[in-house]
Amino acid sequence: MTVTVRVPAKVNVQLAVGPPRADGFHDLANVFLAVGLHDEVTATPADTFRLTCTGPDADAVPLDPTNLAARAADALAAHHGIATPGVHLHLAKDIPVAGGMAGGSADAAGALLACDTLWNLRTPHPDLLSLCADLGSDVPFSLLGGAALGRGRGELLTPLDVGGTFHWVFAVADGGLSTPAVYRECDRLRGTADVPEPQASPALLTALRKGDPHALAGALANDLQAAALSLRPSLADTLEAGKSAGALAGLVSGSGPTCAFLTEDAATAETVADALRRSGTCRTARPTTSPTPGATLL
Ligand SMILES: C[C@](O)(CO)[C@H](O)COP(=O)(O)OP(=O)(O)OC[C@H]1O[C@@H](n2ccc(N)nc2=O)[C@H](O)[C@@H]1O
Ligand SMILES: Nc1ncnc2c1ncn2[C@@H]1O[C@H](COP(=O)(O)OP(=O)(O)OP(=O)(O)O)[C@@H](O)[C@H]1O
Repeated sequence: MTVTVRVPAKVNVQLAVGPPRADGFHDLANVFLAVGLHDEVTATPADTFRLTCTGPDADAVPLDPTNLAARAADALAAHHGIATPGVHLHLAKDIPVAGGMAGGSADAAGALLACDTLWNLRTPHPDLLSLCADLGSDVPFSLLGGAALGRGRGELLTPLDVGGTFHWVFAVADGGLSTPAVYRECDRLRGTADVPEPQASPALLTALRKGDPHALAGALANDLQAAALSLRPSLADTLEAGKSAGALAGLVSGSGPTCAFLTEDAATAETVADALRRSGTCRTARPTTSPTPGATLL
């Protein structure tokens, strides 16, 4: 028997970051949208544990026990008080690595669902979500998909209504950015300034509910963008290239360095993607839509 799970990438249409907490994390108002770039995680019975990966960024993916998919399989077995059964996990990776699109988190959520199914464990959904939260702040959303507001460190999710399809282009950068380094740079840039408690923007939630791309474009906000630009100043050129090609708005996706561009429709997304590819300011550009479902058994 073989089980395959498809898992989406995400973009943060609002990422409001509070001051650092005592545990080193930051409280967030994190509005996630699942977007149509996917990884697929396949679980097949094997004599021992084995992990393989294919895709354009496969060389950058660790194939040791630190891989989030391997950690997810171990966490699921431990939750049920069993030794991790022999399994071959294969990651067919299309989400950029260290790109700010929750690629590792997607693989963790996918591995949890694939192993739960392969091992016939029938773990209740709330338990799966709690295992996800232990693996990483973005992992619960990778399981859930759609659109959601994440509070706490981003793991406490409230699903959100979205009234239409949004069209995006993702400008994928050469090389990644380290998420902890970007949060550290955000703190450093803020210095001693007072940081308000993060709040979801009512205008942004209304724009999502109405499916209105113009209103959403005006409400996009990422508190980590200045930090990502500080660590990778060339992203300013990428943002400028997408906007001057006709995007309604552009922003850094999460901790970056992928840049996300919201467009009016599918045709404009193709035009903006072409212009970005020709601009020399990114490795490639991927048009796609949102929202899209979370981890799904194929
Ligand atoms: C930037 C985002 O992708 C936006 O959705 C997430 O906040 C990052 O989520 P993630 O990659 O799942 O992050 P985790 O694996 O939980 O944490 C990695 C590191 O990021 C920083 N981190 C993460 C989440 C958060 N709310 N505050 C933080 O300061 C911490 O330094 C933490 O040690
Ligand atoms: N399955 C995995 N896929 C990719 N990277 C992984 C995986 N497991 C562990 N990693 C490690 O995690 C680091 C961050 O990778 P990931 O692709 O999850 O970043 P990201 O998309 O920027 O994360 P986020 O948006 O959640 O902050 C990688 O550089 C790699 O060392």
